[in-house]
Amino acid sequence: MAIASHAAVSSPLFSSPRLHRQLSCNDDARRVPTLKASPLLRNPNVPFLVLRHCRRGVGISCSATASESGGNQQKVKIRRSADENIREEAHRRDEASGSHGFSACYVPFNASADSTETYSLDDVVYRSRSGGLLDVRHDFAALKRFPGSYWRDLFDSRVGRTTWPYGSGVWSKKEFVLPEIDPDHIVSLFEGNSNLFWAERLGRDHLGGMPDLWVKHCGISHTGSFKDLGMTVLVSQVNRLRRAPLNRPIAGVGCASTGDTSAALSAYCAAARIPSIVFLPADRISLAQLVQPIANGATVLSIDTDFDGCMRLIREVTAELPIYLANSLNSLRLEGQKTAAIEILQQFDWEVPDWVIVPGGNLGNIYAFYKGFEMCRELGLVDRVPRLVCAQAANANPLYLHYKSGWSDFKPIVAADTFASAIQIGDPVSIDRAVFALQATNGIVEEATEEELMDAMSLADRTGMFACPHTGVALAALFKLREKGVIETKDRTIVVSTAHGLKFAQSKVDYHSKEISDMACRFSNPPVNVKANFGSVMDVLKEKLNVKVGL
Ligand SMILES: Cc1ncc(COP(=O)(O)O)c(C=O)c1O
Ligand SMILES: N[C@@H](CCOP(=O)(O)O)C(=O)O
Repeated sequence: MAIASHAAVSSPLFSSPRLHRQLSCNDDARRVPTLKASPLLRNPNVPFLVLRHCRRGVGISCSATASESGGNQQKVKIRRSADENIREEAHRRDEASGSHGFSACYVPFNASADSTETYSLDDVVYRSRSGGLLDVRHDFAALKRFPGSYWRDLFDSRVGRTTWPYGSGVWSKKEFVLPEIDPDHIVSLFEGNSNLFWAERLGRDHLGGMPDLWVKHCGISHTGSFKDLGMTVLVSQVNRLRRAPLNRPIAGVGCASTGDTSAALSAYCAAARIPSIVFLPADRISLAQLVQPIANGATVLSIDTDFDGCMRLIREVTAELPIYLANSLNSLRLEGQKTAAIEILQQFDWEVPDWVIVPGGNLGNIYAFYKGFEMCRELGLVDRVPRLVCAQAANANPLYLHYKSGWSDFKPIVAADTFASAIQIGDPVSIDRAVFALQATNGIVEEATEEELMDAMSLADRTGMFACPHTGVALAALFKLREKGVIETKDRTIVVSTAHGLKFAQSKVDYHSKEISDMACRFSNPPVNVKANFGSVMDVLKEKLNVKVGL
């Protein structure tokens, strides 16, 4: 093993009992200079040698605590050679580090304390024995061997790197996501690490002066929606199952979709050379969404039904054929999606916001946010969780109706058309998860009419955003909760933007052209057709800008 003596600065950590043993009896390692011990390294609760991963091309450094290495603080680097890529480097690093002792399995969602029903993540299983949902449960006892400050430092140190796979916002939290997966099996497009947009003007000018209003841009992502966060996890696990030594006969991965899940699935499958199959409700998704799986080589079935009909069909088909189900019924997806919540905490230097507003459709994401926040609370990274708001389109509002009934009796509905087409869902798979998340966070459900969501989206655009209609639903919920005084001006509030506005350009065109019946389109800004001469152009500009020539 080539060892060089460079100091590592602010780089990721992982523990390595095996390498610790090797270094303890390695003279080369003992000769490296002593460096100042970090509080973490001095912490007696941290039992293992700590490896610090450095940036691509810089290598890996290793440190050992004074007590563990006979009194010497040591840091060494193992350089990545020029002919090694970042995946190979990760492989070598993992070979050296051995097992870290973290693990996860499936359990029935909200299982009773005495339930013994568990499944390996290598099992292909989507439902519990009673037919209920599953959840991924992490070994909290193992994770709790490290204090919250350890996890905060570790996650912070990985942001913005190209170290495989930690450069991804999802895999930078690998220990909280899929701790046991071999980095070599991971299919990542370095997703996550999305922008937290300070909505300064919207908060100041349109919400009565809200100085702490933010939009988490999960849609500024590889395929243009938050689905990338979950899909990297699911497709990585499928990749692991298909490859040696497991060699599972999984022929492909399939989903029903309103457009975003299918885009993410097909991109990640294409990157891993895994066949993907997508069921889309015919004529109900945007052109930009439709073209994504087509371009990525998926088998695209455009089916003459709505999303709920596609969902029923994909569940029947995956029960018969060796096609792995990629919808959020599969709890693996939520493990990736929950990292957006952890990222928000991280972006506020681990301060907890007051409110997080999430648009809801199939309702996996609201639970994923809860899970991310709650995991950080339980493991001591933060001391509380924010209040969650789930925002639905009034045309597709089964959760809202359930909430208004005092959570008494859930009834699926037939969802009507909405500009927020990706959440046109009447029978959400994760209804129980959503109710759990909202009850646990003293949460609220709001709804937005078509006019409210389009106005909210368009007004936000006028302040420099380019929101999608689903983000419009969340923004409309914010406007309503501000009007009611539920959310106060001083509250730190996050609106989750779930998709890129460019995916929904047609709805914006319709709005700005005032081509929507029964809608005033208050914030429309149609283009002005002008004759090609100087005088006509000047007339328009003088009127628009209210200026006179010469001033
Ligand atoms: C853009 C967009 N926003 C919001 C949602 C709602 O997420 P969930 O189904 O997890 O509630 C979806 C998908 O359903 C979506 O595609
Ligand atoms: N909006 C989703 C609907 C399916 O949700 P999922 O999270 O269960 O995959 C989509 O884009 O297809």
